[in-house]
Amino acid sequence: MEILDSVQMASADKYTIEKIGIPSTVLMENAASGIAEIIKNLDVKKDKIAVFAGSGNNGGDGITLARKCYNAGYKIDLYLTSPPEKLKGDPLLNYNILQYYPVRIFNAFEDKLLEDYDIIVDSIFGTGLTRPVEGKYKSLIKKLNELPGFKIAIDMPSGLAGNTNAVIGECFRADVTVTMCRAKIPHKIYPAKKFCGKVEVVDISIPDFAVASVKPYIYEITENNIEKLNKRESDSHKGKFGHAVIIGGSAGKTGAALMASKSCAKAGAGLTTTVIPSALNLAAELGNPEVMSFPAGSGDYFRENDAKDVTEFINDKTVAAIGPGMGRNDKTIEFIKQIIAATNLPLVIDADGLYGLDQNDFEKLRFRSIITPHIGEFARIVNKTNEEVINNKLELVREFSTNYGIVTVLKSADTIIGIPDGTIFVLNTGTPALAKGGSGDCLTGLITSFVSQNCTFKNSAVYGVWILGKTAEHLTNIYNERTILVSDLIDNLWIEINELYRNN
Ligand SMILES: NC(=O)C1=CN([C@@H]2O[C@H](COP(=O)(O)OP(=O)(O)OC[C@H]3O[C@@H](n4cnc5c(N)ncnc54)[C@H](OP(=O)(O)O)[C@@H]3O)[C@@H](O)[C@H]2O)[C@@H](O)CC1
Ligand SMILES: Nc1ncnc2c1ncn2[C@@H]1O[C@H](COP(=O)(O)OP(=O)(O)O)[C@@H](O)[C@H]1O
Ligand SMILES: [K+]
Repeated sequence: MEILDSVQMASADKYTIEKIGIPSTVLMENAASGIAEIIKNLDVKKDKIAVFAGSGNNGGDGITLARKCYNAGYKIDLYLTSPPEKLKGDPLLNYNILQYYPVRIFNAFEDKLLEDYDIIVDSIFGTGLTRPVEGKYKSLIKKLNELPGFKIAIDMPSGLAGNTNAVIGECFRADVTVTMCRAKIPHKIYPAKKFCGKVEVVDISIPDFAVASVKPYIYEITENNIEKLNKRESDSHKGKFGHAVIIGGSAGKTGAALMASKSCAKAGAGLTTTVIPSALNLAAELGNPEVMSFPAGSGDYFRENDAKDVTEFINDKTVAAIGPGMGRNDKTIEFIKQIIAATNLPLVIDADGLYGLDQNDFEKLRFRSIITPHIGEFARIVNKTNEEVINNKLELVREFSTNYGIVTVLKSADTIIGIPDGTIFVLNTGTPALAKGGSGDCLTGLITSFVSQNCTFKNSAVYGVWILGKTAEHLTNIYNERTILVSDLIDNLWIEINELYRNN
């Protein structure tokens, strides 16, 4: 499903109203009906509802909702943030209609809140907000957050801006956000996402072709649109599923290479080899019997002198991952740079593998690579602070992927995948069980495995993130989010892989 920014949403509205001719009043009516329906279905007490409405169209949705809630039999009070004389257009029209209904109307700043409400509806600002709220609006939002009732935001929690995942200032903290037509950026991407609660999308009669007309470029991967995995031909053999190589390990971090390799084999690569500093080879031989190993050099970390042998070994393979547990020794960094320069093989680069890379190295990776940095690793790559990356994830990932022709998997509680044509995929799978060393190594192994099995880079990245996240969700449901180890995730990869086969 597409994720829109506020400008795209406004353009899709405009297209629907002006080109197709559906009146904006109808859209507002539909929005209010959709929100009322969601309120009816909520499993919370809802005898007394307060709607806080601003002067724009978001306020108009709230004013219209007050009428719908009255019709549904709830006791409803409306608190306006501006004098009624300031209303215009559809909000004014709906305010005038509401005069015929026995709904009490107050001023949100001047009148005292009358009762303890079961539900607080925030329709102060929607996608029209572009700057942080200040003064009395800020105080009002703070006050609403302190009220005990269940909190519903219409379209956006007031205080968030519709075109960024950054939290720009004080904002309403919703239990449920009901948005129109499509989810917007802050609904789906942290840190703004944290303020939205559960996001419900209502259809207000904006057709798919109106959405397509605004050229969306951000998509959320869900159960409904993830491509299914193909069943294997009955006469297939291991040669069909590629030979994947995981280059990793250094003294103290051998396990990272082993976990990535095991994940790779488990997800279906035809053959998997761990390329490992020779002093650590025994651990690979004993630790992963299903995986082969190639001992490199003579020490317990990679050095530039090992690059020639390793390049020769990997050159006829299908894909190589570089990074898990390699360490950051200068000689290891030189080794990685030489491998990148000396081979044209598809590469998946993660963790320490990314540490010493510069613009020159990334240029050499064009159209044959996937990188899988977490926030800190990506901040280093693009020369920004972690904070800047968190608040500008979409733009930074898009810019990097299009400039260098590299698939970028920016990992965090949500994961953003950027592909070279400028499309962004957002995945919200996973649980805090993954906030544990080694999850990233498992992801590297999974992505490498799917590249080896001839999936596109985009699909390989999507499958890796999806399967890792869903596996964590399954296990968190059974156990908890603390005690799950990466080896548990690897043992249980089959659960989600089975799901991806369903119905084909
Ligand atoms: N169009 C349609 O067909 C449909 C639209 N729909 C609904 O419309 C919503 C968008 O409506 P919108 O564009 O009127 O903007 P909205 O979010 O109400 O806010 C604008 C108002 O806030 C004010 N303001 C802004 N920032 C401020 C600040 N920091 N501090 C103080 N004031 C500030 C700003 O004043 P200004 O700064 O411009 O003077 C203006 O008065 C959308 O989210 C959805 O709910 C649905 O009904 C479906 C059909
Ligand atoms: N709270 C969370 N919710 C969902 N996914 C998470 C969460 N925390 C971490 N993850 C996922 O776990 C993986 C962690 O990778 P990384 O940060 O490289 O860790 P490590 O290097 O320790 O393995 C990433 O895929 C990330 O998206
Ligand atoms: K709102």
